[in-house]
Amino acid sequence: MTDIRIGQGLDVHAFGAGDHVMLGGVRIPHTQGVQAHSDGDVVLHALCDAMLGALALGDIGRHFPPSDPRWKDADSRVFLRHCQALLSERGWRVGNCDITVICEAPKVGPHALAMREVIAAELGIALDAVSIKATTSERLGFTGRGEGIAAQAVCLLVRA
Ligand SMILES: Nc1ccn([C@@H]2O[C@H](COP(=O)(O)O)[C@@H](O)[C@H]2O)c(=O)n1
Ligand SMILES: C[C@@]1(CO)OP(=O)(O)OP(=O)(O)OC[C@H]1O
Repeated sequence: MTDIRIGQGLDVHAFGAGDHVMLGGVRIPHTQGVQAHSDGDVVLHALCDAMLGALALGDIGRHFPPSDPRWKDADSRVFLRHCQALLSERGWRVGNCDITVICEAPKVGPHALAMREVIAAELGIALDAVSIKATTSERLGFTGRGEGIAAQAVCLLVRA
C-alpha cells in the first residue's frame, strides 16, 4: 500500500476594488481587494487544489463551481474543511504543506504566523507542518505590475 502522496496547487486572482485581501484565512488590510466569486483566498485555494491533487480528486472548481451561488463571497475555510473531510474519509491526512505567495504587496511576512495558525488548526496538524513563504516577482509580469496575486502550494499526505 502506498504510504505517502504528493499534490501541488496554483491559484491566481486579479486585484480589484476593496480594502483587504484574505490570505490563509487571515484578513490583511490592503489598498485593493481581489476579484473572485468567493473571498478569493489564493492561499487556501492553492492548498485545496494540492490536497485534492494528491488523491486525484479533481480541482476546487469541480467541487465548488464558480457558477454556484452558494459560494458567492464564501469563506474559503469552508473549502478547506471539505477537502480535509475528503482526505479523512479516505484514510489520509496532511503530513506537511509548503505555500508560497507571489505579490509585490501586501507584505505577507508579518501575517505568516497567523496564517499558519489558521491552517494548522483547520487541518489538525502541528504548526511546524505548515509553511508560508512569500516573494515578489521583482516587478516582472502580472504580479510584478501589481495586477494580481498568486499562490503555489505543495502538500504531502500520509496515512491517518
Ligand atoms: N508580498 C511579499 C513579498 C515578499 N515578502 C518578503 O520579502 C522578502 C524579499 O522578497 P523578494 O521578492 O525581494 O525576494 C521575501 O523573502 C519575503 O520574506 C513578503 O513578506 N511579502
Ligand atoms: C473558489 C471558487 C468558488 O466558486 O471561485 P473563486 O472564488 O472565483 O476562486 P477560484 O480560485 O477561481 O476557484 C474556483 C471556485 O471553486
